[in-house]
Amino acid sequence: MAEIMQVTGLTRTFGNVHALSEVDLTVEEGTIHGIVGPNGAGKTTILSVMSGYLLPTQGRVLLGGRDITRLTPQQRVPLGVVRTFQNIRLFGGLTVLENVMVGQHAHARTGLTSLLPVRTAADKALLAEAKASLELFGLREYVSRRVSELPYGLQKQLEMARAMATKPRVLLLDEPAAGMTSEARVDLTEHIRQVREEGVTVVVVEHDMDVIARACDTVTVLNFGRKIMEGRPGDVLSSPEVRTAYLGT
Ligand SMILES: Nc1ncnc2c1ncn2[C@@H]1O[C@H](COP(=O)(O)OP(=O)(O)OP(=O)(O)O)[C@@H](O)[C@H]1O
Repeated sequence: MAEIMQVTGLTRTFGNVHALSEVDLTVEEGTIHGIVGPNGAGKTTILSVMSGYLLPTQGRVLLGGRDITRLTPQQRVPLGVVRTFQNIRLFGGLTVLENVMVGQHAHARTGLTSLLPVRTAADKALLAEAKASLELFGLREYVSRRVSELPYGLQKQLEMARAMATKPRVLLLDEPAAGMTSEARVDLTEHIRQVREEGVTVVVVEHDMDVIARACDTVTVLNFGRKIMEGRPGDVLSSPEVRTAYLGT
């Protein structure tokens, strides 16, 4: 299997805090790769470095062998690297469809011109892509609903739909299950697997071990900014070292 994303020797410090220490990670194309670890282990930091929201103190980020370490998030989106955030970042006053189209236009057209009527063939293609992406996340029936009226679980799904509508190669998800009901988490797991079926590689930071166990092909465990284990979910989650890290003993 080919590797699509790789980080090598990644270190990130904040003052005296070593959020990441010499982490190496390889994400294989077409897989769902989980990143887990106790609070403060460095999970969000590594996702932010991979997506360009943080520069590493040391180390490199590669996409298909190309060094993208110093590219901004906006420069990475057209290359196919897109992320979601722990806290929802949607426009509550806009509709579901508008939110997806604003996301697409953030790199296709500029800003709020995306809310003007669809005219060109390129616009029509984007609209079709937006609707397909909403369909994938079970949101087709909500296209005209104002986002602020949607339950939290659907808003989280919408964030992923919006990211998918930019046609990423790698989708980076930061705690997608946080705040969701247990039913919504089952749907979420299914949607993440569908994203993989679409040929998109997924990297997911998640505390919910059921989601990790059901969705992931590979899991990396971080603890105090270091990689302590990597492998298949069944092996990793049952390992005594990982259990100890979570119990903090
Ligand atoms: N902007 C920042 N400034 C200072 N310290 C930070 C910053 N971001 C993260 N840290 C610190 O770096 C360490 C790793 O944080 P990070 O958010 O990556 O952990 P995490 O594994 O995502 O945790 P959680 O599961 O609680 O979200 C923590 O000690 C955190 O306090």
